[in-house]
Amino acid sequence: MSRIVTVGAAQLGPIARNESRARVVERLLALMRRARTRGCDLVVFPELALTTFFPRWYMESQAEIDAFFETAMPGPETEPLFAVARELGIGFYLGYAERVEEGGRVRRFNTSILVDGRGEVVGRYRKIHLPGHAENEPWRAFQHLEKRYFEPGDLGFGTWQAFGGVFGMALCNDRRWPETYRVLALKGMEMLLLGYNTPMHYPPVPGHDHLQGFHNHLCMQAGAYQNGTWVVAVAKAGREEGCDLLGQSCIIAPTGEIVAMSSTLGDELITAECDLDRTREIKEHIFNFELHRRPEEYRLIAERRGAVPPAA
Ligand SMILES: C[C@@H](NC(N)=O)C(=O)O
Repeated sequence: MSRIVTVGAAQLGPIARNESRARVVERLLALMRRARTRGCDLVVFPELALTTFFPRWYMESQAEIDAFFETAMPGPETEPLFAVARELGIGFYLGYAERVEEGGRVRRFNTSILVDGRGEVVGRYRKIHLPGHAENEPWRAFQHLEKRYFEPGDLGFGTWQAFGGVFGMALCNDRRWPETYRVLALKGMEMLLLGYNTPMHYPPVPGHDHLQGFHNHLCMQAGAYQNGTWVVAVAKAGREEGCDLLGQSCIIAPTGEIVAMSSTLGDELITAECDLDRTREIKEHIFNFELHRRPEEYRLIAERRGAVPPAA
């Protein structure tokens, strides 16, 4: 048996701080149209795909910060994405900064949505692992203020039935955490969709800068294999406002093998025909959760925030 989903990873090159939403949406539409000509059912865009990666700047003016957020999805500038999804019968994953009024207060999240080929939002995810810091740290070459500008996601790790399979979503730093994949796999995930913005320079430990590409693939290939899932990981890449962002967007099979990878730091589409039934090669054998997991020995993972001291 085979259940093929043809997926496109639509990497973006840099987005300038003053680049209009309309211009960015034109770039996304061009990638969607190209994806359709290559037979894609679904196209995956990066994290915060409508703007520059603004957490690199410390800003005090809330109005200046809010200019990077969407208050409606679709809104006037993003509606063409939904219209083209309907026209072409192609779905998409899109990361963006979400500003909502909920429970009588304004909330801001680093969000992704999954839209089906009828232009309907079928899933929403709010980033759980927010990296970086909350205060201005002027010693850094650039800031990483996700903990200042966003709340941790409050929707949990969700999976959705779509495109003939079970899809999970995550965002950027989530990919470094094994728990992300495992919780989603326990909820039946067959393909993880993930966008990222990863600076090549890591100010707290610059000695690891040369390992960015290695760590990117290391965690995702392991996550794919250990959970028997496809992973589609898409970068915003290249030199954005003086900050170099990692490329290496990729599509990873449930065996952990990379089956497609970008080769530029610009707008680039890579595609793969992904057989969702290949997840069974792993899920029914080496990582058969029912047969082989020992959750009674894993409780510490969910119950404690820090490490415990070893027994004396
Ligand atoms: C640094 C961090 N970026 C992100 N946008 O979450 C990461 O790649 O883990």
